[in-house]
Amino acid sequence: MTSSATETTQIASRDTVVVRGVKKYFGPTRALDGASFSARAGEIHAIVGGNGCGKSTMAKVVSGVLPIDSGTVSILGETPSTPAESRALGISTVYQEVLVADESSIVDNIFMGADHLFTKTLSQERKVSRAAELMEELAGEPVDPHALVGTLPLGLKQWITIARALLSEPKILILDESSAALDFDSTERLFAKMRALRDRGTTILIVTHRIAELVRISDRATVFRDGRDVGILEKADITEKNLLALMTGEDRSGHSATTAPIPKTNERALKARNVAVWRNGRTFDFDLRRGEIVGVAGLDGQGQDAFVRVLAGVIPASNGAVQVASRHGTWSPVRNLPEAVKGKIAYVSGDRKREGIFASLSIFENMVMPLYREKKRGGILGFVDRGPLGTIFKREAENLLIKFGAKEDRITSLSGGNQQKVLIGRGFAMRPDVIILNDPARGIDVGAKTELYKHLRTFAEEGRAVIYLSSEIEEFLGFATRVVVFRDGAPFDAFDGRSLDPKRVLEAMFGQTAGHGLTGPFGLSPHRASGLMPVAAAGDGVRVTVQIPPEIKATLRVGDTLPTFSATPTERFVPLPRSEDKIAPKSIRVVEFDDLGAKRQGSRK
Ligand SMILES: Nc1ncnc2c1ncn2[C@@H]1O[C@H](COP(=O)(O)OP(=O)(O)OP(=O)(O)O)[C@@H](O)[C@H]1O
Repeated sequence: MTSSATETTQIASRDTVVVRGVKKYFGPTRALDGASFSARAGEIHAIVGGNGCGKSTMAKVVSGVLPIDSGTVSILGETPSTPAESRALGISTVYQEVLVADESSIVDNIFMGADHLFTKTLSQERKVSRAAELMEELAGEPVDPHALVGTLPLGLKQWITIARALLSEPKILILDESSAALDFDSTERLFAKMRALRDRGTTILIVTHRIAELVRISDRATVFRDGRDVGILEKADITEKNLLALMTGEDRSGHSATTAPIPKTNERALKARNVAVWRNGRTFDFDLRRGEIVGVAGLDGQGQDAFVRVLAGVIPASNGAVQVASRHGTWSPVRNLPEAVKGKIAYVSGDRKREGIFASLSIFENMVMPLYREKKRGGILGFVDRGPLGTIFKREAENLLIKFGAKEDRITSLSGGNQQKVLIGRGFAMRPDVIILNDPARGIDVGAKTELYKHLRTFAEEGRAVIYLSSEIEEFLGFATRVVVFRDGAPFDAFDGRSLDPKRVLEAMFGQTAGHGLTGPFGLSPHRASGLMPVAAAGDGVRVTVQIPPEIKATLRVGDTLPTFSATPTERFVPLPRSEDKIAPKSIRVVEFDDLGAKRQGSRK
């Protein structure tokens, strides 16, 4: 063995984090109940488990920010007991909540809290250039380091928290749900960075509910249940099936065989006419039928987020109008939230900090608050009728497997995933006709995700309708009736959910499909489309060779198999618009990727 190989083996086999029999209580809640955990230098180690099983608490114990009640903790041979001590040891943590100061600049946010390490050695000019350099590397594009953070999208804010942790190369990097606000393109860059740090000997601890991602990136995984470690999986054994079996204590697979709901009629629940979601953006029509679930996708910042907010009355459309149908078939405008609520539209946000929870209120109040007025009796001095509200609370809490102590406790005492479930419960508690969910599954565990999908499927089958935006394509499989992909502020293509190929959705997100789905029976206005999807006859199309770069292929991994891709470029038939189609012929971009993922682009008419 060469000396460098010996060195690598030595780095890789050294335990840097050793936690034994730790107990941690919050009042009567047992967050950690004799948990043990260890991680090595040069590995990416996942901490996995259901919502509220103690993952974030363990991450905080290792970070040295949370004192323990009993047990032992050794980090690089020391026991840090303050954030400053742990930073001095080389521990960096990115917490689950995106912690940034909105009123400060990017550069100030990145250097926040780390200043003492740098003030002596780094000029303001150097800080600005370091911040610009890091953000460009992480976000994949130049970002003005002087920009005010409050004006930035959630994804960029997340990068700031990650940049802050990477300022000085950490010996131990802890990422608690740090890819939750990133789309998969950004997640890829984060993974590349993690692998590079790991190969230089850093211990990386990740907490994530994105099972497909963790299967791909982790070298080892420790599974937690009810505040205790229940098993360690080595790389080869980290599969969705094994993880679920350990997490739930049962041998079951997460993907039960399911199909997307099919609307029984063409009756519409919601329609948008001539709408634009961006100022001077392209206008389009959209119809939502009763009985369907419409998936909405797109790369970060392509207008899909604005679209679902416009439909929910959260923001006004830049052009055109949205209308909701009553059960009697009359249409009313949706221009703001009160009109949306009146029209029985519920909105569930995945950005719970900004537009979700009321931190000073209880778990119960957070869930049933919109119903207070509805259930209030007796005029001005009316009291809140807690009986029916209690029943609604109990039903939603059970359906969504919400883990809590007392319902009067503040919502902030719940784990992140359980807070998110309360928001979803609030959406259902309003008994809406249309529910619009904006990346709702961020941070919720697989058990609750499965329950959520079941709940939404039943909701649609009862003749109501669902709009579901997700940053994970896998979420749409066997669930969405159709999927609309956004690019440049408008729909770019649409797909039949029953035969959904994640690869095609991904291609559309990158602008590599022809957009014919938009006018088909699973497009923007399905009831207006003529019968079946037009099938191109031989001769009226072009052959296009598409190969997806390996790292993007890998993001589409479902479970532990990759069944839909071949190693060689795949040939696909792209029908050209027929003369009777009232759309202008598009330029079809041909993209080929060589083995290294380098991209060669051409264009044909
Ligand atoms: N500050 C706190 N006050 C009261 N209870 C708390 C506090 N922090 C955590 N808990 C409780 O401790 C338990 C474990 O929480 P923790 O945040 O570690 O879970 P988690 O596994 O990270 O969950 P999630 O996947 O939802 O983020 C939960 O029951 C939670 O309600």
